[in-house]
Amino acid sequence: MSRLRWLTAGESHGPALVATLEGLPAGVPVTTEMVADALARRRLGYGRGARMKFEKDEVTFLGGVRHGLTMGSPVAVMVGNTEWPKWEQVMSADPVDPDVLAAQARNAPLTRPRPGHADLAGMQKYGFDEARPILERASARETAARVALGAVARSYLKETAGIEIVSHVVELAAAKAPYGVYPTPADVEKLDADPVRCLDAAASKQMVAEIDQAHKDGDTLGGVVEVLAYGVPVGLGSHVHWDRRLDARLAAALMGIQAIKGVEVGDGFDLARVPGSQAHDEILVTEDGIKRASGRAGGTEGGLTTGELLRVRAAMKPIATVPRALATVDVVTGEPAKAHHQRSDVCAVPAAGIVAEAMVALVLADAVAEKFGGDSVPETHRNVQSYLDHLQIR
Ligand SMILES: Cc1cc2nc3c(=O)[nH]c(=O)nc-3n(C[C@H](O)[C@H](O)[C@H](O)COP(=O)(O)O)c2cc1C
Ligand SMILES: C=C(O[C@@H]1CC(C(=O)O)=C[C@@H](OP(=O)(O)O)[C@H]1O)C(=O)O
Repeated sequence: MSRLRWLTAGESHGPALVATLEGLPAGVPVTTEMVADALARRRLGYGRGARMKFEKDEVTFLGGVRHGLTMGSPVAVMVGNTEWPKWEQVMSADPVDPDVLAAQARNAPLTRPRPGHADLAGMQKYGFDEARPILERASARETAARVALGAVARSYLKETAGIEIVSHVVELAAAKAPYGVYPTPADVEKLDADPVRCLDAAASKQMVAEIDQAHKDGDTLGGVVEVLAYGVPVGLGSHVHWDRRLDARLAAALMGIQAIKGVEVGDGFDLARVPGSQAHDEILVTEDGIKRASGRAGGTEGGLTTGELLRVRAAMKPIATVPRALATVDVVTGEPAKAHHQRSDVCAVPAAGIVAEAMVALVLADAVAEKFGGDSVPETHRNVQSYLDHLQIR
C-alpha cells in the first residue's frame, strides 16, 4: 500500500505554505531552483487575477535535501507568501488589539458567502459568522504547496523509472482543441509559452477570446485539462482491491484539486456511448512485442497500468468569485444580498493543469515507491530494470 505520505498546511494570506513528503529514497535530485521553476509555471495562464503578477512564491527547503539530493529523510519545503506584510494583522496567529483590526479595511467581516466557494457550508460547519477563516484554507493558493512537492515527485519518477508528465488545456468554455492530439515532453516549452497552454494555435486564440469576453461580461470560465504520463511501466496499482486501483487513486487526487468536478480516464464518458467493439484497445503481436492498437483506456485496465500512454482528464468549473456577483444571503441580517467580491481570477484552467500534473506525479511516485521500494535512487532504478527485464510476457 501507500509508501509515500504527504501533507500541506498554511492559509492563502498567512506567512507561508508548508509541505512535507515522507518515504522517498536518498539521491533524488532536488534544488530550490527546480521547485521555483515549477511554481512559476503554476502562475502562468491568461485570465488569472492581479495577485499572480505580484506574488513571488519564495521557496525554502527546511529538511530532507542536502547539496541538491534527497537524504531519505522527510522533505520539508516552505513557500513564502510575499503578500504577508499586508495581512500580518488580519491573519496573525496571536490575538490582535480589536481597535487595530477594526481600522483595517481588509478585515471587514465577509458575511455574504459566495455560491460555489466553501464559504457558506464552511461557516455552518465550523461555527464562524464570516467567511475569512474558511476561504483562507479553501483557496487554491494551497496548490502552490502541492506543486512544490510535485516537482520533487517528478524528479524521483524521472530518475528511477524514466517517467515524464505533460499537461495541456483541451477545452476552455466552448473552445476545444482537436481531439486525440497528445503533446510530448518535447512540446512543454511551446505549451508554457502559449497563453492558455494549448498546443493548437487556432483553439488557443479562441480560448483567449472566450476569456476576454467573460472579462468584459463580468463573468468567469472553466474548462478541461488533460494530463499525459510517458514511460509508465506495466503493473503500477492493482486489480485486487478498490483502494489499490491506480485509476481510482488518480481520480481521487484530481478531484481533490479545488474546482475540479469531473475526471475521466482515457476516453472516459465517451466510452459509455459506443459499443464494446469500438471501446477497447485491441492487443497486437508486432515485431517489437505486444502493442495496443489504440489508447482509449488511457493506460489502465483493471486498476493496473498497461505500459501504454497514461491519459487522464479533469473538468474545472468556472471560478466561484463571479464579478457580476451572484445572489446570496447576508448571514448577519438574514436578508437577500449579492455575494462578496474581491479581486479574483476570470479563469485558472491553465494553472489547474500544472496542479493536475503535480497530483498525477504524486500518485505515480507513490505507486512506483510501493512497487519497487529501495532506499536509494540506484537501488530503485535497479529494481525497475530487473522487473522489466524479467517480464515473462512482452
Ligand atoms: C489554480 C486555481 C485558481 C483558483 N482561483 C480562484 C479564484 O481566484 N477565485 C475563486 O473564487 N476560486 C478560485 N479557484 C477555485 C476555488 O478555490 C474553489 O472553487 C473553492 O475552493 C471551492 O471548492 P470546489 O470548487 O472544489 O467546491 C481556483 C482554483 C484553482 C485550481
Ligand atoms: C493565490 C492564488 O490563487 C488564489 C485562489 C483563490 C481561490 O479562491 O481559490 C482566490 C484568489 O486569491 P486572492 O483573493 O488572494 O487573489 C487567487 O489569487 C494562487 O493560486 O497562488
